[in-house]
Amino acid sequence: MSIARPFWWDRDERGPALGLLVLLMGLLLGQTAFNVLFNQETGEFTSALAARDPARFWSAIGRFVWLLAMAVPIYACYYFVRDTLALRWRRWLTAQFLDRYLAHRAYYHLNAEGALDNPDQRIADDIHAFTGQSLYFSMIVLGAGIQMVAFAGVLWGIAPVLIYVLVGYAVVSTLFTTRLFGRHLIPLNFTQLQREADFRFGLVRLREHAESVALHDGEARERQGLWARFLAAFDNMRRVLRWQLGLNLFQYGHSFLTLVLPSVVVAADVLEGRLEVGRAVQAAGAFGAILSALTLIVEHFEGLSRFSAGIERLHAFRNTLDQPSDQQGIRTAAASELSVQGLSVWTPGREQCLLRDLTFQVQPGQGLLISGASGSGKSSLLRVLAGLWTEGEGRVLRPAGAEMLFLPQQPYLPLGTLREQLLYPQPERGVSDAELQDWLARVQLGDLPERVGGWSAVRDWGKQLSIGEQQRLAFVRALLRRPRYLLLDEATSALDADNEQRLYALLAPLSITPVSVSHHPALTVFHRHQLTLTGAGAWRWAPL
Ligand SMILES: Nc1ncnc2c1ncn2[C@@H]1O[C@H](COP(=O)(O)OP(=O)(O)OP(=O)(O)O)[C@@H](O)[C@H]1O
Repeated sequence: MSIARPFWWDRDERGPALGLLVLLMGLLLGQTAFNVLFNQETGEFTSALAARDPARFWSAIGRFVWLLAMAVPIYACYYFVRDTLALRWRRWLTAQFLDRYLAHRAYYHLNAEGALDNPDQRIADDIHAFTGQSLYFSMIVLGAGIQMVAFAGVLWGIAPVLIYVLVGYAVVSTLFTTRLFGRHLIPLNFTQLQREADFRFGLVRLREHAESVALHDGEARERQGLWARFLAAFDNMRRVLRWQLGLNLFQYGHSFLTLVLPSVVVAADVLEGRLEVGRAVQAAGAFGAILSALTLIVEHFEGLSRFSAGIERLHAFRNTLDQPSDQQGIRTAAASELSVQGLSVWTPGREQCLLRDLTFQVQPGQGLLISGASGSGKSSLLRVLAGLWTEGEGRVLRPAGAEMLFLPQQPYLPLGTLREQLLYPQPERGVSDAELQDWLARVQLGDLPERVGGWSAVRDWGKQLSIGEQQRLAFVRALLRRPRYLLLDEATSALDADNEQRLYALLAPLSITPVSVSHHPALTVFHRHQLTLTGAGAWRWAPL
């Protein structure tokens, strides 16, 4: 409910949504009214046949055809309105989840901590299913209620005893289904959603890392991994199918009763001439309609169990996104200069202490070079400075927002045009193509626009450009934003010494202070201090 309700209270959505809902209910009422009329006319022409009365028969058929012509648009519009409403709801809910997912870097923490499986599947598929099925089932319940009232009158007039039989039967079969099948099918469907998403994620990973897999000749291993994921989904689905078989046996046994029971109950009245054949047919129709309304849960149990598994997944996702992040670790505050005070850094799960009691200040114009053996914690320190990691103690004082930028070794090149690669994440900034061209020329990439077909060309940049070219492109992107501090985590590692020097030489004229992780001795001239991480949390600070 807490996931569903806000949409119906949203200021912008409420009006159209409620309008569509009222229309939908109207159409549903119309459908039920036609069902009652169809049932009535079926009874009427059956009676006419039994009485061998052609005039009565043809007039019933005539009314039937008219009813059909009127009913068709109502039935068709019902689905159109229902699915339009579901689509609007999906749009709204997806926007809500995307906002939460991207707020406070939840997408980063969720994925880094592995706290929740497949958030992408939950946003893409579970929301879709939730909105569609919520409306589907709500309308079924409502329709069942209306149907029950409409047909109960009919049945009461013909054979009241059938109503008692129906109610007793519905209660027993619903309890039986929810108790026995629900206990198994809901958790199995939950696992199924998860395993399907794992399998798809495996396929996406293969696509993303196609080149590395090909270079390793890793096809056999990849197939084995993908097959294992598929088999996990397959095995679970087999269990689902077995339980569904039991459920179907029960459902069919149960629905066949509709065919026999009403005839048996009213047979004596028809045989002794107290009831017309057509009235008996009508009673059987009404019996079936009420039975399916009363045993709604039994009939739709497969769908309902999948639906509740999807809701559980969305609920868990929403709760994880709404959890307040624990801020008791390293605290960050805004300041004009970058400094750290009494900083101790742990890995996120507190497995290792990477740095103990570190204090330093980086004044503008005085770059800092961070070095140390592999695994000593250099990248981790940059993550702490960027505010991504908070496990530990101490304080980080840093300029806010775009005043401090971070360049990793493997640049991120978003989907989009060449221009957008340079202007990310604000592609609408008004920088002229001539200015962009000028910057590219300074990093020896002046021919790139021409080579790829212009500024608006769209490519898979991460695959087409060499790592060195990607690093230079990302470097220009950072320069264009002119941060006060630029944190470079081996961000020029793929470049030759000349190119690397050329890039670093661009920083000082723009008043950008580098904080670099690098093993290249030639870079020392661009920094004033060196921080060496010597392992097990120890460090050394020295002027250059
Ligand atoms: N998410 C994580 N969870 C647990 N441990 C981690 C995580 N990320 C990194 N580590 C561990 O923290 C240590 C420091 O990693 P870090 O990447 O900071 O090293 P580095 O000095 O930058 O190494 P390199 O020079 O090889 O890039 C390593 O032992 C690494 O295995």
